[in-house]
Amino acid sequence: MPAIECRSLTKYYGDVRGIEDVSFAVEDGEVFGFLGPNGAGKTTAIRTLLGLLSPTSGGAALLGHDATDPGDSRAARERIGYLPGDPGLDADRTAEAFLDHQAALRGAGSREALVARFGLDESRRIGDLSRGNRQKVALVAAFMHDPDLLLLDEPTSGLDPLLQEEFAALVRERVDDGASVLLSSHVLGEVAALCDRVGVLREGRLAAVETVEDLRSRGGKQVRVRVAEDVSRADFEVRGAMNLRVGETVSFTWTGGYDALIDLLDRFTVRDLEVVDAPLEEAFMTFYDGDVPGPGSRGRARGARGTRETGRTEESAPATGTDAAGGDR
Ligand SMILES: Nc1ncnc2c1ncn2[C@@H]1O[C@H](COP(=O)(O)OP(=O)(O)OP(=O)(O)O)[C@@H](O)[C@H]1O
Repeated sequence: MPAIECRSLTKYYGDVRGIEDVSFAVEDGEVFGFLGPNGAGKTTAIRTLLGLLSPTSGGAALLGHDATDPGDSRAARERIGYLPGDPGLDADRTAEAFLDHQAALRGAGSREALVARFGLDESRRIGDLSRGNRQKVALVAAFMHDPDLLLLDEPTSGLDPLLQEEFAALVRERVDDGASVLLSSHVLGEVAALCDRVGVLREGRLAAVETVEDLRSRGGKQVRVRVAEDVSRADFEVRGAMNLRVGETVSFTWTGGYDALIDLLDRFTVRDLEVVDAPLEEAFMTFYDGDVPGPGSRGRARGARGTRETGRTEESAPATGTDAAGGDR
């Protein structure tokens, strides 16, 4: 049984489209990433899956429980950890009081270890904490009951690079222990480092679901070559060579096969050669026509090519990691 099954899930806020016809499954033990720029529908998808927003149509199941049925979804709640994108924690409470409350709802077997690991001072008022420290509180709340399924909305936002590493290690440990994870991000590198598969969200729709490996291989190879002869652009302007730069060394992205590359280079006396995977960003251009999601990206996605989805769904179960869960916004 998949950890998450999502069947044609659609959520409109009045006339505004949140997500439309989103279908995918997160397999047991898988880390699945939602990637998309701001407004693509990541948060809407996660909150609808959790039953915090009622879907306009479609359905979902978390750990085999119907997300749209409050009774059924309650049964899975203790086994799910949720990190909201905007935790909106009560500023007047201390971190300790907040975590006590969460612990009473779901348990907290790993609380002490997590608090120590993230160096969190529980005695501080949440309102007095920095953004990064508030994020730590939300992370402890999401992970402390050792959930079987984690839904994490932009989990590393506000965390410094060291804590981002710590977070990544924590996710891997939970997965080693058998948990499944759905996380959202608009940072490509984060998704590539942590996830097995990526769902690319674009204007509310799932434009594609791919393994990170496939994404990488579609990006082609980055070739840098130095040859003995004097060369001009025309020598390398062949099918399969992109982003050509000709100088003392020649560099290009190669999207063809190895044999064709060897044929191309065989015309020269090669003095130095480097062939490495092209950056993942280049594969991503396919979906976003140059508007690659990343820390600086705030634009809208445009012109996705190809629509590949691994569809299906069933039923789901809400769960929250914090008080901030709320109902329809
Ligand atoms: N409460 C709401 N009322 C009306 N429209 C909403 C509401 N929440 C989200 N939307 C709209 O739904 C669409 C998807 O938004 P959503 O927040 O799910 O995207 P996102 O990918 O999570 O973006 P971000 O990275 O900025 O968090 C956007 O067009 C957004 O304006």
